[in-house]
Amino acid sequence: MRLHGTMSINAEGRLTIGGCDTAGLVAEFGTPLYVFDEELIRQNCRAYRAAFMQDERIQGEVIYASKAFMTKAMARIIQEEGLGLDVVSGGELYTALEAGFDPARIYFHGNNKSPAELEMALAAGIGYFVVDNFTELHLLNGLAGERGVKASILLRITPGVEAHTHEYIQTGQIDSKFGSAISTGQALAIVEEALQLPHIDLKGLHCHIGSQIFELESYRYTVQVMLDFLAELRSRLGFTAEILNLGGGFGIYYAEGDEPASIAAYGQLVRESVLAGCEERDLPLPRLVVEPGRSIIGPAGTTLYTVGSVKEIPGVRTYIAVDGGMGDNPRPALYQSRYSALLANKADQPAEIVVSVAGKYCESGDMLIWDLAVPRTEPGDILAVFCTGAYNYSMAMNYNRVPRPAAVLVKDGQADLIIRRESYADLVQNDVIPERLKK
Ligand SMILES: Cc1ncc(COP(=O)(O)O)c(C=O)c1O
Ligand SMILES: N[C@@H](CCCC[NH3+])C(=O)O
Repeated sequence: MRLHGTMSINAEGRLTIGGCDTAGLVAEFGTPLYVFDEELIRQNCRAYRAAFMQDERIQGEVIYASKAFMTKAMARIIQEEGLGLDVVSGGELYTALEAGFDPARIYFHGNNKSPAELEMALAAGIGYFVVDNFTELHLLNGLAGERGVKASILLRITPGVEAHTHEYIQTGQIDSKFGSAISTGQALAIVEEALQLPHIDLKGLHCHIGSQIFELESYRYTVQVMLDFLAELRSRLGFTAEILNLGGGFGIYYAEGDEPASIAAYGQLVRESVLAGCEERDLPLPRLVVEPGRSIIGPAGTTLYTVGSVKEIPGVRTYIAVDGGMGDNPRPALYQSRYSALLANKADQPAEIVVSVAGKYCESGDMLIWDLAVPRTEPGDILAVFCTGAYNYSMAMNYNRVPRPAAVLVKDGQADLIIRRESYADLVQNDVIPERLKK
């Protein structure tokens, strides 16, 4: 069993995270509970800074993709670690601003930002808008004009590289809701248009080739495609990009068989590809931006559940059901994602049986893990599911009117609440009974 970050097993045979006994965390905060390992979050941020920001030949900026997990405390950690921030909605932007995040280091993504969201970002004075399409470009130009300012933008380009976990493929990728494709000529057209708009300051380009990518070669290939396009823009339009944002997507280990490279190897490959590629094309070096989400926060999150029903179907399967499921982690149901886990209160005991972990939601598809080897399991055991930091809380929902769990940040034996557990009262706080139903 692979342990992550500061995890260890104490003398009582229980899993600890950040020096906190998981049984103690459960007693204090209840379950389901997201536990975030502050040390590991910071280590990952530092690994990214070392990999992308400390090469004197090339200027780099690492921005955290807050869609993976965002709270005010998380925004504080990201700011303390010197990273910028990628937000993709008014809600993520609001959270960052509420936490006091430097607006100049915020990049605003999204394929359908509303006028209100754009207004909010302009008023806050954010650093960059990552503009997806012509509609948005014109809308932003108009709104910036009304304020008498110029909006600094990157244009989202679809490079025609699609990365999968273990491979990449070259596609025309004309049919994508994101960005403007190079292959259709639309990318060239939108750059041309942006250069002519009076309230738009085109700083560079952005692309993103997918998520949970293991294959570093797909990044090397993407750099080549983007640099070819930059060379084309220079020769056809005389435009030189200041910034090249290569998106996020670097994969992590979830379960056996996953083999991600290190953040350092990823950084080295990207930096070297950009340096060599610019030299080959005689292009000035752009400022390099990457926007990882999952690889910063994913392994730093663990979900603790209490085991309830244990149901053996002789000769078929044993189900253990936990007090959460697809509401706090929709990824297995959505993507057939795999996770590893252990019984946190029996962490030193050998596996004796194979069980499948079911959630509590009213869906047959609400299964968290199929075929997990565990010690003998009984109601009241604590199940720790690993690497749930990314796209778990951020995609959590209230299906079946189940309140969303609390989250704690652990470090050096101290546990601090960073998200309060939702109450039943929270669940009905926005419900309105019309007068005519009150009779
Ligand atoms: C535009 C963009 N940037 C960054 C990310 C972060 O990706 P990841 O969490 O895989 O690093 C995503 C999500 O896939 C994205 O769509
Ligand atoms: N939400 C997805 C990744 C998509 C990221 C956003 N572009 C996941 O959980 O893996």
